Amino acid sequence: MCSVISRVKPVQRVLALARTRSLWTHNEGWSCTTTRIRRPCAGLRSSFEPLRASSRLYCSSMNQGPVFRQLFEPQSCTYTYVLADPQSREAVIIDPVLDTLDRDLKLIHELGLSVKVAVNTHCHADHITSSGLMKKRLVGLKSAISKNSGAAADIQLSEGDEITFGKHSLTVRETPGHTDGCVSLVLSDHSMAFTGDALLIRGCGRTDFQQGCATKLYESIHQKIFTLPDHCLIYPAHDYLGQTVSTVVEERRFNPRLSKNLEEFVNIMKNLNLPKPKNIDVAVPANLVEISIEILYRLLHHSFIHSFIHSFINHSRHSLVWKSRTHKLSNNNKQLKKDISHLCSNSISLTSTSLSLWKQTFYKDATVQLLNMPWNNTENSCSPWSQGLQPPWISREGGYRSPTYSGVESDTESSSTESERSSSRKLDVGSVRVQTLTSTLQQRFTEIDQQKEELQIELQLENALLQGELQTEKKQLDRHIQKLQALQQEVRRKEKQRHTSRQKELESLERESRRVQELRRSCEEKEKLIPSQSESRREQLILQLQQDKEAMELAVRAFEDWEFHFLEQESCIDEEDNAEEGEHEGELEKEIVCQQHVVTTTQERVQQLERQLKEVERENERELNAWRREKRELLHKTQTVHKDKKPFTDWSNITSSAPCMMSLSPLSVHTPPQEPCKESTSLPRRRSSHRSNRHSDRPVSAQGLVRPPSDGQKPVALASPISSKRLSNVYSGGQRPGSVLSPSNSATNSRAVSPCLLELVEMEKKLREAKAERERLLREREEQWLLLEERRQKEPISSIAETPQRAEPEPKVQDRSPLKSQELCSQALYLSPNFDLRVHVESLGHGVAGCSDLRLTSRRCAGFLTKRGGRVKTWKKRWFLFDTEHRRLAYYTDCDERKLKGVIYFQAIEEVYYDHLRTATSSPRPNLTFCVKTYDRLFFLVASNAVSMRIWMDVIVTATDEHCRH
Ligand SMILES: N[C@@H](CCC(=O)N[C@@H](CSS)C(=O)NCC(=O)O)C(=O)O
Repeated sequence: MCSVISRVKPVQRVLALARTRSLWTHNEGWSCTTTRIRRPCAGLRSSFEPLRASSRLYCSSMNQGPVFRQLFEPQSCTYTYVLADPQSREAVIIDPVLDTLDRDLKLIHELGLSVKVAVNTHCHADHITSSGLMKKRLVGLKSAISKNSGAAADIQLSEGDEITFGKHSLTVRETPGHTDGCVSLVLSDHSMAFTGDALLIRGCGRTDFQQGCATKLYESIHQKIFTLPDHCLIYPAHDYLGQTVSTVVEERRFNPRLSKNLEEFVNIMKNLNLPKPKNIDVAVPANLVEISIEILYRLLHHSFIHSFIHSFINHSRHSLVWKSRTHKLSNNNKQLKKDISHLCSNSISLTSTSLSLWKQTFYKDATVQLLNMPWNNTENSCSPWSQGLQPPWISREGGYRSPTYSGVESDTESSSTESERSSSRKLDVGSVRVQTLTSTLQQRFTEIDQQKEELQIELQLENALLQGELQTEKKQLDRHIQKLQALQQEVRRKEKQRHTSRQKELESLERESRRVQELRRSCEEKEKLIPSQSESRREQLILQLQQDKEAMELAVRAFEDWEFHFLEQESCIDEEDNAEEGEHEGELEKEIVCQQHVVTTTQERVQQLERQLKEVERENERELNAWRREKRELLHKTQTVHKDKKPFTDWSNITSSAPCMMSLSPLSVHTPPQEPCKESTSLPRRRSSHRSNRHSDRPVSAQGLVRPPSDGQKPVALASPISSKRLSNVYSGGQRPGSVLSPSNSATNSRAVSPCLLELVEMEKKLREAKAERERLLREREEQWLLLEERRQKEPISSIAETPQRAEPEPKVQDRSPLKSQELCSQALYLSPNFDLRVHVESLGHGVAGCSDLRLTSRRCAGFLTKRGGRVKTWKKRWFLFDTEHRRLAYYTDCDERKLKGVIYFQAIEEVYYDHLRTATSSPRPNLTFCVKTYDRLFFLVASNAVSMRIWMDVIVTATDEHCRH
């Protein structure tokens, strides 16, 4: 008897499953796991040993049944089945799931099976099949799905098809209703049926999407499944209650939906009100094209779809393996277009919703992706990653960073070198101006690049869609032409057949006519001979002539009858032709005319699409040229700017004078803004989709200002305190500080006014306005701080005394450069000099003294937190340092703060909140998990206890202050 486990929690389900299997026995010959293999298979070769070795789980029929495994995927509650012939080791896998690809492959290898076919019982809507990818891992494997599914596969199944594996086979029974392409697979001895989503245990597949039809489903199940023997085991594609198997008789009697009559069933199905499967929008299109590793690779390799495909990869949790492989492959645009067309045309053929969703996903992700792309590589139509660079989400050990990568938040936890840190400290006020200008230009570059890429994507997408459409139309045209040709051929064949048979009969008639004439001639000749003969001979001849004449008359009559009959038949045929065949031929003719019309229309459509395609390509070319022109002009402007800028700055400390705009050094300086009252030019950031609204207060990284190493020297930041002084001297010479490059500046320095400078002056003006606004806000904040401080001084705070922790030595990271006082001064603007972090936290009511996990001082808060990786979602314990002096939350490998793994600048922090919704599903301690949201990333952090979590959250919240105000 089947042991049914009801209402088990998902986590218990797998255990329950194992338990169920080991308890279950079947009288009809299926052995339970406790009976093991009763009769070892004869003729097994030694290479098949793994199968015997794993015989503890081996479940075989007593009478030469196949090896059978039921596997469970807990996310979508999907059952995958493996059936194998023990002798030949040939196997079939039913409904394999992408998420469990590796598990299934492992089992297949362990059992030493040679899987011939991966069958999908239908185009699944809740998960992605692994059949496409499995084909790449198992030589000779073919995928199969119903021809009615509209999905791609090597074998298109129809009713009655047999899928053989060794001496066993599965017969295809079409069971539409859940979808049009649903099939059930019945083992040749009718002992088991794999019913997919048609019949579930005590349930059935829903009928509210993907061509679902309750009436069809009811009929399918009653006609194709309930007609199987009572004892036939039912293995469904899903079970949400931990049930593993049922029988036909059980379902016929106890299925609460299908034991009812059709009307009741339809009513039940109408009122199921199930939520839409959460992965339907990704799963259906992916399953339709049977997403393969090639498509995945190629798409992955192409920047603009990679993040979309990346979501597949994340979904399947094979990301690391695939990620590491992808960058080895080269990009192929043509193939990519083909792939997209393929994807699109397949999507078109199913639902326009999924197509538009795909379009949206393509476009949206393309945009997001673009923003993360190295901007100086976009001119090349090749993906930057194909040029030896890695996509941003590939983990790398040190080395290359995309120029736009700022190091604010490292997905793979970047490490920043000592030289970077020292360089960053050297950035001074003077360089800010240059930076502003350079980053404005850099921004322009980026924008142009982005626009170009977006346009390219749009055009590419348009192109791909058109090609997809064109392909579909061409296919249709081919089909129509073929149909037309078949019809014409049929007409010709019939005509020929009729002609041949008439011809033959006519020939026979002619032969008979000749024979009759021959007889007549012979009679006439005999008659002429008679008078010249003797009396006795004459009588004899007369008698003979009489007989001949009789025979001739008979022949003439027979011939005439035949001829009459033939002519009559001819006229009858003509009449029939007019009636029946005429009707048929008329239909044929009509159909031919109709087909000819369809062919002409489709041909016109194809031509129109081809014209459209050419137009898109031309537009693409035009846009590219325009973009190239603009970029060249901008480049020229940049060079002019740098030439023009020289006299203003005496960069005596700078080793190389040519700013590196286009070939940015991979050794980037992560520079926190040193002076909030100046333009925040150096906030390290990664471009994100937020660019539009963060445009002004979050300029692109200052990495562009890092000078390339010259004469073997280490990279040095653009300016020094000295240069800053000189710069201000220049400004004091009649120039408003802030007007770095104005025509008057140029005039003062006896330099010709470059046309691009006018544009820059405009930019400068805007920047000045922004700066003034910023200064106003800062002043306002300072005033508020002073107010707060005054209020606080009035209230005696007992805990203000220094604790041992507060007296901890200052961090050893920074050397005390002459900038120190300046830095402190600038930080004073960010947080009041009187601001005491510890006092603040204590004033919020936290028991700081009792929290030994934290080191909280007046300016810093440090302690261990467990952080989830950005790309690789592993949880790692890191030493976090909230540093108000450097205005950053840095994290290190250990508490000695030697190896910096990443930094989150205060300005990047938007929100801090408790993970109420448990979005960090894999968190080691969900109730101690909180989130730090920056403008382009979400950090999941886990504290060691509730007190420290609350303190950390309040500490980090203080950093959002600047953000909120600006
Ligand atoms: N919650 C699941 C989807 C559950 C679901 O809708 N299952 C389908 C089969 S997979 S398309 C179904 O037909 N269920 C019938 C029933 O009665 O439950 C998810 O979000 O993936």
